[in-house]
Amino acid sequence: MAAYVNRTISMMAGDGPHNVATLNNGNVRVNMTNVDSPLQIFVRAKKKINDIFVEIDDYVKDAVTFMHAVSGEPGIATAQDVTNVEGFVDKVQAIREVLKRDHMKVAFFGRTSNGKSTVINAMLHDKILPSGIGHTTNCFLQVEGSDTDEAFLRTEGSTEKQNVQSVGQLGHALCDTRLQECSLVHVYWPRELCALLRDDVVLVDSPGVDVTPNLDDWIDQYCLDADVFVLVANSESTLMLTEKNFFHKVSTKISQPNIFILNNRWDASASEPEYLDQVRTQHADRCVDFLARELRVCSAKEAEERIFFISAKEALMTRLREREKPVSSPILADGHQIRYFEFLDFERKFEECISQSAVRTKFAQHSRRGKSIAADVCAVLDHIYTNATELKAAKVEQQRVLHEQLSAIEEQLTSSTRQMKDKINRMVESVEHKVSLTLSQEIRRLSALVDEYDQPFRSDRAALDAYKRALHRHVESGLGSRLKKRLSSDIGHEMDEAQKEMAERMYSILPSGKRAAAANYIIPHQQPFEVLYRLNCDNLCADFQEDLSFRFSYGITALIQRFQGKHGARLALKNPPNYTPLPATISAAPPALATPRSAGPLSAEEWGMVSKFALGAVTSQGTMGGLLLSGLLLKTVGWRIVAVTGVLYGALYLYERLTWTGAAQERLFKRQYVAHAGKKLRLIVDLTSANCSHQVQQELSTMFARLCRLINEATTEMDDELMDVKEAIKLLEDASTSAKKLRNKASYLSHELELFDDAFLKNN
Ligand SMILES: Nc1nc2c(ncn2[C@@H]2O[C@H](COP(=O)(O)OP(=O)(O)OP(=O)(O)O)[C@@H](O)[C@H]2O)c(=O)[nH]1
Repeated sequence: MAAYVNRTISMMAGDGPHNVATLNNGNVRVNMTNVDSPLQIFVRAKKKINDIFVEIDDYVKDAVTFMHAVSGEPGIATAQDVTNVEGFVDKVQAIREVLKRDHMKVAFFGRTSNGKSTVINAMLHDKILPSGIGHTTNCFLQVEGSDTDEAFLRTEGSTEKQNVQSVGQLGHALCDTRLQECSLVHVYWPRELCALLRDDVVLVDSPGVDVTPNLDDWIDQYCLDADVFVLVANSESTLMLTEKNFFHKVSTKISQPNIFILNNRWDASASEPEYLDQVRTQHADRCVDFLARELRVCSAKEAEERIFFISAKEALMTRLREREKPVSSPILADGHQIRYFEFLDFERKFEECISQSAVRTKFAQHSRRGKSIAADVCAVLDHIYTNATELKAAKVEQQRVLHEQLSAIEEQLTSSTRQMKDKINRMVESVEHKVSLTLSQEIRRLSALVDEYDQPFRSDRAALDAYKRALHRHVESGLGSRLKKRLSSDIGHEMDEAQKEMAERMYSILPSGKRAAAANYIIPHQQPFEVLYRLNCDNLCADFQEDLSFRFSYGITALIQRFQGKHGARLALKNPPNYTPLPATISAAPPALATPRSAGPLSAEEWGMVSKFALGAVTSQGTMGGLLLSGLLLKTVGWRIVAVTGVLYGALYLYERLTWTGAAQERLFKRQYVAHAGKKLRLIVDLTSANCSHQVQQELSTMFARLCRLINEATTEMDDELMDVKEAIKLLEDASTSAKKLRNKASYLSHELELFDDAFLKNN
């Protein structure tokens, strides 16, 4: 009683319910803008945790996108990691769905006609639910805010919107179309018309607990998620067993339910003021006893704060009047203001209680879940970050090694190329010199080679041409095989050495990982290198013209020639001959091979021609000349000496004429051939040696180019590898940066949830 008096005085003094009511000339006006309402705690908490879960949702989706992006890179994220994080997307989505539906729920229970519907209508400031004497509410009616401005109904399991006027029929026990007592009708009422609805409070009216035995079903269906229970009792009687039994059942299924007891119809006490205090005390004690000692849902002191004596009917009428709506009985009993204040007091305490309870029961678990999700995702990302960082470090090291290898190869290749070029040049010069020297020596031995040719010689033209052709081939192959015999092993050995050195050098340049693969390609030729000596005597000596006509050794021409051979030079200097130009047939040598004419002494051939000419000139003078010469000789040496000399000269001539056989002709032919071929071969010594050295250069350069290509292939592979490594480093860098950012965001979200706990849960 003392608490009641104090509470009333306090309210009358103006420091009671502050947010919803003011007195104005005895009328009560409702302030709908209850920004300081305790319900705002729930509203703010809901908004805050919703915002946090929007961020968590984005975060988890970002994490999944990121993980899909890195899952292709081996060693960063496992398939299990990806699956785990993907699983969080649905979980967060489910929490967001629940959060959207989260509201504060209050359920009203009590016996029939105790005034449950009237209390709800009073709280909603409007006559929304059917009420009246007798059993009126025949099913559960849940009043909640409508997202649109319209008011409508919806029966459970149906999407059809029904006119709100029909609630009187649907929910009324006397209606023809009665619903099951366990069924539920949703009544959607514009939020803007009622502060409670706007702040996400859902009010559930129930049939009287005395009209059904199915209380367990009720509890299971409508009570488990209720934040506050209001027992609407009838103050004209007392708490009944049916009411008590119901809440005993509730307290077995729900831990520490928040129960308020409204002793309604307290306006009846106005007619019996003398017993008011005693009755109030009696009811209050019984209610405290019920809550604190029977149900043990709160302490006795807390229980006192949850028991109210009100008149819902008066409260509703007052509020309807404020809104200038018609009321059935405008006359209110004495003390209605005090009872109304107590009703307001109930509302304030109820709001505090439901707000705190809903925040605690609904959002605490979301906050825990959010932290757990953030921590789990953070752990996965931390793992990814560590993997990416370690892999990146390994790749950076690989990049460094590749860089070093490439630089070393480039350096060694430059130096080796220079050395190999020098080596090739030296080889080329050496081969050129050797071939030149050997060929010159062999040309000097040409007569022996020609003498070795023993095919039968005949002087007729056709046979002679065939003989010449065969001799060309003999000389060509003989010279070739001689050169080969003398040079092959030497050059071949040098080539092998050079190729081996080249291969070894290049092999050593290759990085160890590439050597095995390159080994097969780097082996030098199995066949020894052979230089091809192309002398082509057929063409070279094609202009050879033999001269096989008989010439007497002591004829005047021969003597002049012999004399010229010994003293020609001297004579030529003192007495150069003044000869007639040679006929064209005699000077038939090709211009390229003809000896250039100089202004000096005549050659042996020219002297031969001159002697012939002279002899011809002498003999052509006829008998007169001969007689003069004979007379001169006879007179000088005597006829005997002349006769003997003549006989000897004739015998000598005869001898030579008789010995002018085929063999002699062959010897002459070979001598002439040797002279001619030797001269021609000497002309091509430089050409042949250059050709041979070119072959050597070609062979070595080809091999070097092949080896360089091999190195180039290896370095190209390494360049490709380097590019891959660079790309991998970039990818890993991005992965570790993203993983770090996402990991940090997880910490940020956990921190946000901690702040949420501090703001809404810790002191609640
Ligand atoms: N005098 C008086 N009558 C009230 C009060 N509250 C409700 N009534 C009346 O009691 C009757 C029953 O009220 P309801 O609100 O329908 O009671 P209920 O508990 O919802 O009844 P059921 O829906 O049948 O369970 C109505 O005629 C109300 O006008 C009150 O505080 N004082």
